Amino acid sequence: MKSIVLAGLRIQENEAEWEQKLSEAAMLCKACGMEVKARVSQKGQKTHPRTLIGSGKVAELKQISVAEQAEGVVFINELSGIQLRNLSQELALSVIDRSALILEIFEQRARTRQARLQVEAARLAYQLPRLVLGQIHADQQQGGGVRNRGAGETRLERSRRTIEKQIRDLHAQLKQLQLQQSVQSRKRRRSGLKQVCLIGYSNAGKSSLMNALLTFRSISPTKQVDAADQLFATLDSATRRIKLAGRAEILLSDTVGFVRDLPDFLLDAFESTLQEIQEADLLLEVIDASDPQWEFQHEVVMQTLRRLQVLQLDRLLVFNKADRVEQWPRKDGILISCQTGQGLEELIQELLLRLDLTSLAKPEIGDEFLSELSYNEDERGE
Ligand SMILES: Nc1nc2c(ncn2[C@@H]2O[C@H](COP(=O)(O)OP(=O)(O)OP(=O)(O)O)[C@@H](O)[C@H]2O)c(=O)[nH]1
Ligand SMILES: [Mg+2]
Repeated sequence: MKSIVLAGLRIQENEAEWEQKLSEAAMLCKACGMEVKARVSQKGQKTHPRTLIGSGKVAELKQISVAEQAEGVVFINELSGIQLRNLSQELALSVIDRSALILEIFEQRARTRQARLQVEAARLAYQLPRLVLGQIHADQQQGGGVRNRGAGETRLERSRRTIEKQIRDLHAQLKQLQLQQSVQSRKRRRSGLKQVCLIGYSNAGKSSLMNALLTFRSISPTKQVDAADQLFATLDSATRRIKLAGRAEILLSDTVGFVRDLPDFLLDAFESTLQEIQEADLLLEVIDASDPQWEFQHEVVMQTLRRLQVLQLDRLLVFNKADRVEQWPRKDGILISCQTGQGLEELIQELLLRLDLTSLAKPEIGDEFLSELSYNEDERGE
């Protein structure tokens, strides 16, 4: 684990909000393989263009970083190219901001070709504005003269264009993949199966619900997805065929979770993954009912759906982790626990209703007999 110091400038947030932001940033650090050794905050009215925080605070941050033997500093604010460059020089450590932290997690987790291309495009989109500012500064320091600066700017312009071209190429490759996926999803449509998409704040239990539904009606658990106690455990979306009841089946997709202030360039880059959401017949929003922040997290999900322009889609709220909650404040949703199985039957009945599948859900004559037969055969086989 890499030791780091978490730093930030608090401008508008009240104390409680600031604490939440720091805690969530610490969880992001953990998800990235970093251990937070200390937290340094400054309360201020404005940002300093050179170093975000004031020079006195930079000195204090340096002292703490040395004492904690930190290998890096993570800022929970966004930093400009100039701020990144100045801070890493003055602290003599690697410095990253919150967007770069999220990017790093995504880079570590990206498995499929699509996810890797998306992350690469996001990394370049992140670098583009920062590259310009940082390098102009470096050139000014090196040469000083007007002529030199001009040469530097030309060089910068060239690298900027190179990056822009790389981004365009990546998007072209992604478009190609997206076309292939549309063919797949047309095939799925022809299969007549309704598509349901799991959405929600990161760590709410989307992948766990996918797994719970996969095993609920089938004797042997197959095709499970990874679930873990960390932010952004899921990056690649996965679609599975789920039997609800009788002959009623759906296609269920698990997707990347949302967090507050998800940078635009990341959301843009993940457009093709998020295509699953756009094509869904129903969105199943998973909420961690045991998190004191669930209302805020739900609000973040709503904002993200607004940004993705999918607010018009039918949505069903699922309050998860019922095993951890004593009081249940909401009525317009279903309370479940992926861990104990509580509420899953009710959820399935609601899904059948919402998706107009009740007629298929009734066991046809002989169905029970058949499943009993195959069950017995399984037993005999052992
Ligand atoms: N106590 C309890 N824990 C649960 C329940 N459901 C999920 N969890 C835990 O919550 C954590 C996150 O679960 P995931 O299913 O990975 O959550 P996710 O929404 O897919 O998260 P991301 O992929 O990171 O967005 C895991 O440690 C699960 O074991 C539940 O019903 N009760
Ligand atoms: Mg997941």
